[in-house]
Amino acid sequence: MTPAYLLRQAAPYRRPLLTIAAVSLLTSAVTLAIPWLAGQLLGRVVEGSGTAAAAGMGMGMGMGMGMGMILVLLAAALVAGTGLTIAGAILSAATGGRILADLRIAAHRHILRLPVPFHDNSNAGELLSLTTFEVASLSNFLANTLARLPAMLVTAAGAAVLMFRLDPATGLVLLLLLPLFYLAVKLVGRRLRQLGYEARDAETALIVLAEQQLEMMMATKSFAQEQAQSAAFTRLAEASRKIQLEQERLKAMLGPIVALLAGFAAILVLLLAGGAGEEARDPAELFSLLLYAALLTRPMGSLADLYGYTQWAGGTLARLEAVMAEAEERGYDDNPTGVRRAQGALAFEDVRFAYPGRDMTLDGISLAVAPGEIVALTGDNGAGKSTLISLLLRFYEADSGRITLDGQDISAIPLQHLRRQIGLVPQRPLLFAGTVRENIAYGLPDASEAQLAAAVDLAQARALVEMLPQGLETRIGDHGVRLSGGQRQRIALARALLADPPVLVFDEATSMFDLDAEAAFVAACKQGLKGRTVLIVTHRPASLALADRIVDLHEGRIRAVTERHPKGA
Ligand SMILES: Nc1ncnc2c1ncn2[C@@H]1O[C@H](COP(=O)(O)OP(=O)(O)OP(=O)(O)O)[C@@H](O)[C@H]1O
Repeated sequence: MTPAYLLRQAAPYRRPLLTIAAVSLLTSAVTLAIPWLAGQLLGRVVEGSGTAAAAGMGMGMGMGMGMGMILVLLAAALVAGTGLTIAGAILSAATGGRILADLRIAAHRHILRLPVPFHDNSNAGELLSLTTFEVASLSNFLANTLARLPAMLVTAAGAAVLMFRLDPATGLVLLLLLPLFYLAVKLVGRRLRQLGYEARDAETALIVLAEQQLEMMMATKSFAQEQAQSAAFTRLAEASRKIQLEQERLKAMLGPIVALLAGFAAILVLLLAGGAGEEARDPAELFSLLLYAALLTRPMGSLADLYGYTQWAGGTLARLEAVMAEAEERGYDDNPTGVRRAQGALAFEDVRFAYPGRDMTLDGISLAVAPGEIVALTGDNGAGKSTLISLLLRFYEADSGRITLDGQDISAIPLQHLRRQIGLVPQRPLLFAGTVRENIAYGLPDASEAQLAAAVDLAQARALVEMLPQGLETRIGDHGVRLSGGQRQRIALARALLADPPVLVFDEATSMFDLDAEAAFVAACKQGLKGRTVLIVTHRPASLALADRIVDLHEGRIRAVTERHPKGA
């Protein structure tokens, strides 16, 4: 983490952060006044009311001040201190909340726009942990700790200076003690930082594992791996607990130990200031001195905490900075309205592509598809069919060659404009735990009933919807668990058909359909998809029968092309 990055993150909140700093500075001014006023009060109590013995602080303010006045001032200081503390806490919470929400929204928005290769190589659980608990602790740090630093420093410095003025010998003792405090804080702070890193990593590992285990639930059950998975989770949960316990132990010790040191310092102060045969000490002064010594201990403890937190926040900031520095997908258009409907002519021109660190997956693919043509892509597992589709949608960028839509290089078309021309039904239907209607309308949330009905009919999903207990309003569970494989495919198909895009891409979209349903789909497509350009990745004869041309891929090259219905026939 660079300080510049931290400052950039804090910049939009300059005003509320400065307000918090101002309120806490005022709080510390009031806090500093209280021991002095309390000392004055004690002086009056000891010496009898209103005799105005020399306060001896060299400030002259207490001179001649009546006891009533002191009482009023003390009460006012206590009330003001309370009010300011409450205001500071509320302000900090509000600002912390704002920073948290903004950071989360920005990080999440950015993650949504990061390219597919980034997501291929990152862990969903880690991104989840970054945008949830890590960002939360960062906002807490900025609003609660960093903003209060000036006040902490001022309180500590103010108390030290006032003590020095009350009694130079005490000041000297303090000066001698300071390196000791510093050392304690530094030593404990360093360990706290390390523990902070470890605690964060342990929590992240726990989230990653929990997410993965929930995803793998059925595999866990079918292979009877509950105990092993539970043991794995237990190990991580225990590791996290131990780290946090050590953290808390250190934190629990730090404050009281610093206070103990301060306690000894106070005794020393008493001995030094109170006697050694010199003239008798004014009890008021002595009392103030003691209170200031006590005041010093709190900021010292907080500074130690702050040190640990800063290191911790640094780790989170570094991770956030790394994710935010990743380049977004090229060609984002923030307002993709007025997308002109394409004719649907596709051309792959000598396209080559290799996944990072892998052999060539597509090795010179050239293929032209006329508007309205239906082309089937077939070939062995791993031949590169899905990869070709991924390049068309610009999930990945070709290494060489180019792909055009209506003659225009797709890399020059704004990303959303391109993707909205293409209806993709992926190999694995991606459904979420909403209703059937919400799932179908995912790509076109304001679709009309008529549009919805047409898409349901074409996807052969009418009988399915009618058989479900609440029809379109039936909830289908995580990933559509309450549906069969073929039923899920029908919902995914209806989703792609709903927007009626000029280009449709079916990647094994009917692989789980029964034979009758597939035949019905093929027949419906022949009618319903007229004029649409369709790419079908398939091994199934019925789907192949739909095609005008069959392109057979083998090891990233086109092995054979079979014309089934000559164009224009
Ligand atoms: N995200 C990825 N990162 C690295 N390699 C990948 C990735 N996706 C696919 N591959 C590899 O690229 C090759 C082509 O995969 P692709 O999914 O395009 O094949 P396919 O022809 O669609 O196969 P199938 O018929 O099995 O669906 C395979 O060897 C695969 O291992």
